[in-house]
Amino acid sequence: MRGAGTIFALSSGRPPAGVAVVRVSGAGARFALEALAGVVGAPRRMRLATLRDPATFEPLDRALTVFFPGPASATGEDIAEFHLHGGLAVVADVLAALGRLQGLRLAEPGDFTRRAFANGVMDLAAVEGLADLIGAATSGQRRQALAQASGALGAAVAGWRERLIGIAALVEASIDFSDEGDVPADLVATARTALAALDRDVAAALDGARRGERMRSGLVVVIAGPPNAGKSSLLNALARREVAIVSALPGTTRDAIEVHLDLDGLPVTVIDTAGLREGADPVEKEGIRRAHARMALADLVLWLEPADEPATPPPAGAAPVWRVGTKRDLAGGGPSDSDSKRDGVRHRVSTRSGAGLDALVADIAAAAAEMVGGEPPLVTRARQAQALDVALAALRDAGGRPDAAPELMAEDLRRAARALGEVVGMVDVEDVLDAIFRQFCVGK
Ligand SMILES: Nc1nc2c(c(=O)[nH]1)N(C=O)[C@@H](CNc1ccc(C(=O)N[C@@H](CCC(=O)O)C(=O)O)cc1)CN2
Ligand SMILES: Nc1nc2c(ncn2[C@@H]2O[C@H](COP(=O)(O)OP(=O)(O)OP(=O)(O)O)[C@@H](O)[C@H]2O)c(=O)[nH]1
Ligand SMILES: [Mg+2]
Repeated sequence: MRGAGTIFALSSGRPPAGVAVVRVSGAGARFALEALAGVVGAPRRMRLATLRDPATFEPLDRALTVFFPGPASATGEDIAEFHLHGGLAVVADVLAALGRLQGLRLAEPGDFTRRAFANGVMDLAAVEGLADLIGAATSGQRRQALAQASGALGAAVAGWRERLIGIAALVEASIDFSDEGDVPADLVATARTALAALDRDVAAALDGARRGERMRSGLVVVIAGPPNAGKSSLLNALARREVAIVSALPGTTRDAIEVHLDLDGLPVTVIDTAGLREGADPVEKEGIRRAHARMALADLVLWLEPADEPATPPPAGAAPVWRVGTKRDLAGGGPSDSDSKRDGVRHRVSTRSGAGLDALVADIAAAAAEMVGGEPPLVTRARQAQALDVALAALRDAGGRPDAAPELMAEDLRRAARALGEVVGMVDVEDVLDAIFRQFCVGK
């Protein structure tokens, strides 16, 4: 059974490394420590020990060990840790020795976190935040993920549930009164006022959801334009490496090519695409189809207009489009960067001279800050937003039927409470658990 027994894994990165941390969680953690180190130190205190293979007594490493008695541990169970020298064979031989101990088995991805969730150490939103914290590639992502891993959404949901229970109690009381043929209208009125306030708070949290999801996945900036406009050259300039092939031949790029940038802590994915034109060969046609598909999902499109060609208009789409004049070094006495805004061109750049590139990057960073910056939002995933949507709809049903019987209102409130419970994994989440824990690496 997956959930039982004592698990162990390498929790630090791939060896060789300076130090490697092997964690053991479960009832057998103390036994594992005794078997390899001979002694168990004082709880939560590091202890230097020679680790030996229990079968042969051969020394495996001289290492630091620590014991965290449950339930005050990261998983809620007893935990033993071995802080080893991070050599390939040291790690392999310690893991092998642990695997030969009775009742111990290698952890599967996410097993430690699954136990933390099962033991109530973390709610489901915090687990999702922890996955994001491990995946965070920029400071902005880290800030948002840390807030969620620390239980920010869980705490908000707990507060909302408490208020909901208070409102439900008022409604139940009014039902009891009505049995006696004496319904105090102000009970229901008080409930409705509290309901409206709760509605506002849940709606406000949902307002940040789009921003939270964008911070998680990164903003998508698509470079598009006619063939030979300098799209791949711009991608390479932004990435500061030769990611895409550049050539004087129109129709060079066919596949969409992505690079991930960190702009002042905000994650931005820049995508180079095939130049748009009619009458291309079948492979290029597919590239153009992909270019349109990427533009349709973009948060921002940079539409490139080379200085040595007549401008072509960008295709209409949902995302904002910035017109960017390229090959500015070829423009001769043409418009400079300063008067470029007059004809709708937002930037003029040259990847040859480097002119205008810093201003373009600063502008993209400012747009990114506009879209995902500010205080970390509470809601960062579609799963959370969907459950809150259901909760909000139920709250609105409860508050929006002035003539409905209090019994119906109470039923709506129960639905809202249930949906709030889903956000933190209290109810009805069996089907999503595997998907969530699978995102983790072994050892987490
Ligand atoms: N070596 C090591 N470093 C690590 C971890 C770990 O498991 N091992 N962590 C793994 O993710 C993170 C730290 N997370 C932890 C979370 C809770 C507790 C813990 O013992 N909590 C108890 C007691 C708290 C206290 O006394 O301050 C509790 O919350 O009840 C320990 C580590 C990051 N660094
Ligand atoms: N003078 C000048 N030439 C440039 C500049 N940027 C790109 N070029 C040249 O323009 C040609 C096309 O550049 P690419 O970056 O491959 O253009 P592209 O838009 O990716 O072209 P496709 O992938 O074919 O659609 C190459 O010969 C580049 O060297 C620039 O700033 N100044
Ligand atoms: Mg190209």
